[in-house]
Amino acid sequence: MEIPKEFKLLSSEVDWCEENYRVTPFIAEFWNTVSNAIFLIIPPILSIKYKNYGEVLRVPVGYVWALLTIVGLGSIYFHSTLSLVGQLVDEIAILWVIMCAWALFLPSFMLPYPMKRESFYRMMTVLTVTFTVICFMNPEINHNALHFFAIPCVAIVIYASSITKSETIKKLNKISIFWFVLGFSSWLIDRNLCEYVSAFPYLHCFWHLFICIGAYLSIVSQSFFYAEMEHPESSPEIKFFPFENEESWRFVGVPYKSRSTTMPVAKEIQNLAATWKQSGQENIDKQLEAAGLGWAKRKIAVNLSTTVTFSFPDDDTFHVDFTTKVMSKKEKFSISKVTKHKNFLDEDVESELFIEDGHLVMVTRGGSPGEIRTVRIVEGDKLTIKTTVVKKNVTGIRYFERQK
Ligand SMILES: CCCCCCCC/C=C\CCCCCCCC(=O)N[C@@H](CO)[C@H](O)/C=C/CCCCCCCCCCCCC
Ligand SMILES: [Ca+2]
Ligand SMILES: [Zn+2]
Repeated sequence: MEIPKEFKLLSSEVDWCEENYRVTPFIAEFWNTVSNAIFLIIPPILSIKYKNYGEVLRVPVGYVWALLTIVGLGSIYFHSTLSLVGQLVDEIAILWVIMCAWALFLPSFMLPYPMKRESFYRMMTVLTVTFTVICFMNPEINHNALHFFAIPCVAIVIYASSITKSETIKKLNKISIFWFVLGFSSWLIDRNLCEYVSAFPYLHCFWHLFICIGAYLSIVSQSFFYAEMEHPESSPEIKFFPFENEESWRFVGVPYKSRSTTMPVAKEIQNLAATWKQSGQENIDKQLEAAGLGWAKRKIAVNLSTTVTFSFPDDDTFHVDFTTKVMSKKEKFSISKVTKHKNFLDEDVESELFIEDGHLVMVTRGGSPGEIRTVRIVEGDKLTIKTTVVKKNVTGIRYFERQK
């Protein structure tokens, strides 16, 4: 069976200055292929160094490092075959890594108003799929068109430099722009002025090296900027692997957002730590019914006045001590990780905590009522707890007063 023409060697219309099959008959552009090794070294190191960042700040940062590695693999496939499919893989991987970096690291104040992070992720996914389809329709112009993505990237980096308080981030941004300009010049000359540089047809290899350095440095500085803007309480700091403690070698190492075990309890939720007595309620019967609680238990629940004590025994624990006249319950939830526990129907569920608009939000999944979202809002000595059964869109509200 004959392979489709798009997979055939040299089926791409794009061909670089390096002479084809000069070094070995198995690889079309040998040096352009092997220079992608840098993409297989630096992003995997960063994905390891960034594990803690992802867990503490709840950013799926592993995607961006995985995609940058895939850029390298796609480029290896492309330069070794110069096939049209290779070209598409190379271009689509670049598109995805840029879209992913924007989705993850643009601070909330830079998102289109009034979009929340989740909706922004969805919008970026739709845009990425749309651009991917366009890539398939017109592969010839993509590799030129993709360069226009550099304009917002550089604009974001310059803007971040103008508002960050960190000298390290400003310096990293300058260095990444320097590598990008050097890389882009090499790309342009190799692509358009090959006849003038035929004595040295390896500028595209240098583009691979320079753009990889520029891209990963700008991602590191942008991730740091995101942490600084969104979670200043996590005391973000950049360290340089492997020269972490040697000041004079700092900028030679691979920078990453420094390790911090857990985030200190954020200021905006610290005032939740108190004993609260219920003073009123709205729609609780409907909400409990939507959550699957039987009539008899609901009648008891709505008529019981509740006292609840919240505390943060350490930076990573949210403690709930809940009492009514007929029952009491103590529960512990991790702030940085998902907590497995039983729900009120004695089913195994998982809860995660996060801060949204300054309030502590808990989302519980896995039980028969589906997702349950609980928001705790403190205003002075008043606490409002809103519990929503998401799939039925029913919310019950309890009002509490702080006990002195
Ligand atoms: C919040 C934003 C922060 C900035 C994020 C920047 C993310 C950039 C990520 C990846 C870009 C990697 C590009 C690698 C290309 C390697 C493969 C390759 O050489 N392909 C060529 C064919 O072999 C192809 O012709 C190249 C096409 C051009 C791609 C243009 C990419 C624009 C990259 C913008 C980088 C901005 C760096 C920021 C510097 C301040
Ligand atoms: Ca060539
Ligand atoms: Zn290339």
